[in-house]
Amino acid sequence: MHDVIARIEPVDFRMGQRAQAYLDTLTKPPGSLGRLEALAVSLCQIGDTLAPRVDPPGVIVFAADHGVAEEGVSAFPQEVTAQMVANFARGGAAINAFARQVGARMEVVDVGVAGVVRVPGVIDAKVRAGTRNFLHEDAMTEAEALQAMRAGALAVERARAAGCHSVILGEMGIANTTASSAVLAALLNHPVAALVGAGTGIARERLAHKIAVIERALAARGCGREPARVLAALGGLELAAMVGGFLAAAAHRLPAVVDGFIASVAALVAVRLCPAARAYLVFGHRSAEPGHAHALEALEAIPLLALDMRLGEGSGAALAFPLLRAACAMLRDMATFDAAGVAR
Ligand SMILES: Cc1cc2ncn([C@H]3O[C@H](COP(=O)(O)O)[C@@H](O)[C@H]3O)c2cc1C
Ligand SMILES: O=C(O)c1cccnc1
Repeated sequence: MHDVIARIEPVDFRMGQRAQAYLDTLTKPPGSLGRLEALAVSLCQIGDTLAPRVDPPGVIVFAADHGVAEEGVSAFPQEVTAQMVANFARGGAAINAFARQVGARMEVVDVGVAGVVRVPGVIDAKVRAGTRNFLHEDAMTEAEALQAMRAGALAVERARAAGCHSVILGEMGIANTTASSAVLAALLNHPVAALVGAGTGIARERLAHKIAVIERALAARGCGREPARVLAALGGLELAAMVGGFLAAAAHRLPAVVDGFIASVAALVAVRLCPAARAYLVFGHRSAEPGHAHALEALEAIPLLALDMRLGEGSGAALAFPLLRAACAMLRDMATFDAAGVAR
């Protein structure tokens, strides 16, 4: 991924100043469009233009399984990952409904589903049939994590080649709130219990078990805080693909809308690998998963929406997308005080 990271340029703060100055010439009291103005400034910096584009968006859902699922940390069985992949391909999942609503190009990428997935329309980029159980051994080798990151970067490049001007990255993988919580606890060196939530909806007793599994795994893996090492030891193939996807979006100056907890943990890994990538991320929504607040704080991010959602798939990012569209429309379509003959 060094080649991708080497292409990521820091955004130009002067473009941000120009964008804010331009917004102040538009027919509204200065600052009156609140955080939509900050979003517009950010999109101008990402595209290095006062006329940013975000349409059409590319939704990419990465799917993979997790060895740690065998510890009983999810409310659902592992087969649901493959079954949901088929559902994505048929267009029946929440993300399909929301992606259609925003006119997105959608792609589903199998980077590590455990079963055989032979569903038309699903991209086969399987690195291996699920990660290893990180309670007993590293989830992935660093080479496997890298291969998944590359698959993520390639998916973003396909979206770009197909004409997308922004990307929305989503995931599907039973037990991935366990993997994400473990990665986050390692990166932040934060107590596990404060980060772990119900995921798909486990009961209280099972939550205590989930916390214990992660605590034991952290002690056993002893992986420190180095992001590539943490990702390989505790992460997932779909998480790694999202990391690669976020880095590739930044390398191509495409805004990437970050979804909930899982996506934000992947975004944090990407930013730890390349801090300049942070400026290319737009945070879509605040997940109900408790770890999300900690990931957001580490990323200094305030999401656009807070709808008490805890689904993943890219669903919250897709719901936030019309706000990016609105920020572009404000820059493109509003009259200036001078042009409209409105007194300042
Ligand atoms: C039907 C169904 C659809 C989903 N879509 C996303 N997730 C979400 O839930 C999973 C993570 O929760 P946990 O760590 O508790 O397994 C991931 O697959 C995530 O994308 C789903 C989960 C289910 C059951
Ligand atoms: O916020 C998320 O990404 C999330 C939360 C619960 C389950 N799956 C995903």
